[in-house]
Amino acid sequence: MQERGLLIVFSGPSGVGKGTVRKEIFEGHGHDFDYSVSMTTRPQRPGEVDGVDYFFRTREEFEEMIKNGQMLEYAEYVGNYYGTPLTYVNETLDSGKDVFLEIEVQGALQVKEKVPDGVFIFLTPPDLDELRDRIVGRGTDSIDVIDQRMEKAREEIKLMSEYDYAVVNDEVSKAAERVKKIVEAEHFRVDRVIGKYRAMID
Ligand SMILES: Nc1nc2c(ncn2[C@@H]2O[C@H](COP(=O)(O)OP(=O)(O)O)[C@@H](O)[C@H]2O)c(=O)[nH]1
Ligand SMILES: Nc1ncnc2c1ncn2[C@@H]1O[C@H](COP(=O)(O)OP(=O)(O)O)[C@@H](O)[C@H]1O
Repeated sequence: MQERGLLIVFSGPSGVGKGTVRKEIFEGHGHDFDYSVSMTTRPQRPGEVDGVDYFFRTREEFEEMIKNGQMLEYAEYVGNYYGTPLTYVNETLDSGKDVFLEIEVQGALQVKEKVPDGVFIFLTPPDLDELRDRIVGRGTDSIDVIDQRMEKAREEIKLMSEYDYAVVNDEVSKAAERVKKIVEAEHFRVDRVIGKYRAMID
């Protein structure tokens, strides 16, 4: 029987660099997992491609997916829905490939309930001043929104205890390497591989 792939859940506070580190992982070599494209109701930004960056959908369409049980998880974030379509994740895992989700913490906690043997990785800033500098540097938010994001970030960092690994994003390339190494090591955990040896030892 085909061994199921690992579900990798990557999250962390807004502005810490999740998107940047995820792109570094996927643009480079040395990984063998698929990215699950999320669905959202937020407006498409210039340069974003439907089906690549997100599946852009209306609230009605999104709510229909929720009602039909077609989302692995979803959360409302700053007035919009974000979520992970279930079918792609299941089919990819069944085919033996690992799946990588980049999602915020509320969604990650839902995944943990449903898929407790997932690999939960939390990306942390070196410190809160650096986090603020990154959010300011990105230039997408007003001062008020930055303060809100920082408040939310403190709440989110408290939830780090729910994760298996904390990876500090000091340098993008180092953070990306750490994530790849964690996933590689997870494949060798005894509780994951013991099944293959049952016939020999029982
Ligand atoms: N729960 C959940 N969160 C998601 C999903 N996709 C993206 N997010 C998170 O939603 C938040 C907002 O994403 P986005 O609007 O792209 O803004 P940005 O990442 O702050 O530029 C980020 O923290 C994303 O990681 C998803 O499928 N589920
Ligand atoms: N290791 C890093 N050092 C310095 N700046 C970074 C680092 N990682 C990300 N950034 C910058 O921080 C900002 C937020 O990153 P982004 O990937 O959008 O965060 P998130 O997806 O977590 O909201 C971006 O301007 C990005 O270029």
